[in-house]
Amino acid sequence: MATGRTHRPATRSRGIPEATVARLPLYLRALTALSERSVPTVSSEELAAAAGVNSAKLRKDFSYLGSYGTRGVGYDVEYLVYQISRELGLTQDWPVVIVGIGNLGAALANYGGFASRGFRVAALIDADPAMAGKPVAGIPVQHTDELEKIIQDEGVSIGVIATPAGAAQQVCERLVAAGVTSILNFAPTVLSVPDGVDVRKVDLSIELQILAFHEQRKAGELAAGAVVPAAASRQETAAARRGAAAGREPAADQGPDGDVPAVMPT
Ligand SMILES: NC(=O)c1ccc[n+]([C@@H]2O[C@H](COP(=O)([O-])OP(=O)(O)OC[C@H]3O[C@@H](n4cnc5c(N)ncnc54)[C@H](O)[C@@H]3O)[C@@H](O)[C@H]2O)c1
Repeated sequence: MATGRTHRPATRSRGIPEATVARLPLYLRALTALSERSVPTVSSEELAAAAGVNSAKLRKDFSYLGSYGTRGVGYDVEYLVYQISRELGLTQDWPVVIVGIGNLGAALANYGGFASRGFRVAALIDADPAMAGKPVAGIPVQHTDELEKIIQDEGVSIGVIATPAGAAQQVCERLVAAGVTSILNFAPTVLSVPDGVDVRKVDLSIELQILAFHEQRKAGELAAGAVVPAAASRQETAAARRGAAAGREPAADQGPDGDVPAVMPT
């Protein structure tokens, strides 16, 4: 869902490729679901299917974490949750600010899944003076005049932009100047940032356009009377389409800007 634009090499200094990093949240989401069902161990095939990736790629990814599983038993679910959380930096609290508290910003502020994953909404910021002081999700909205002070006081390094597109670059520059080094951008515009600042972009309309493309192709196949022979082939084709639409299974050589799903909780 997100296209990341990171100003970092394709392989991190610790030797974990960015494409692997981008898949870790998928594994974590699948593992968390297993953990909630008190499943103690999982095979690479089961976990790969649950995460929507190829099992050989999963094993390679986990080898970067130093996790190889036990033959005939699989991977220890709880330990893997811990390992991946630690690798992603989720064992610490990350204060986040959301800028632009309209329909989307308010919905994000109300989403409980951030806090449960270690992302604390430290402040809600909006340019509309009429919104200042009004509580959204129990947090009073603060005016953009306070932006720099909030970032510094709260030690915020992650900013979420949910303003109209025309305001996003200016908001981005203020966030970065104040010390923010990671931005999740929902505004439909490309942000330009200095080296060392990571930007992830979420655009649901792009996802819908990809689905529309596949719908159109399916309709074309039906109209042409195309027949997919075996049930297995049909499933593979459907899975491949879903994977492509979700941006899964990036090529092995895919870099940090790989077409991977957003690191967004669901
Ligand atoms: N990425 C996605 O999938 C997705 C989905 C929906 C909306 N959007 C985008 O998210 C953005 C917000 O959408 P919305 O429906 O919530 O809009 P909205 O008009 O309801 O809210 C925008 C808010 O931003 C505030 N704002 C404007 N300029 C600002 C500035 N300089 N600094 C701080 N706040 C400012 C406004 O006062 C308003 O409260 C839009 O850019 C929209 O296109 C993206």
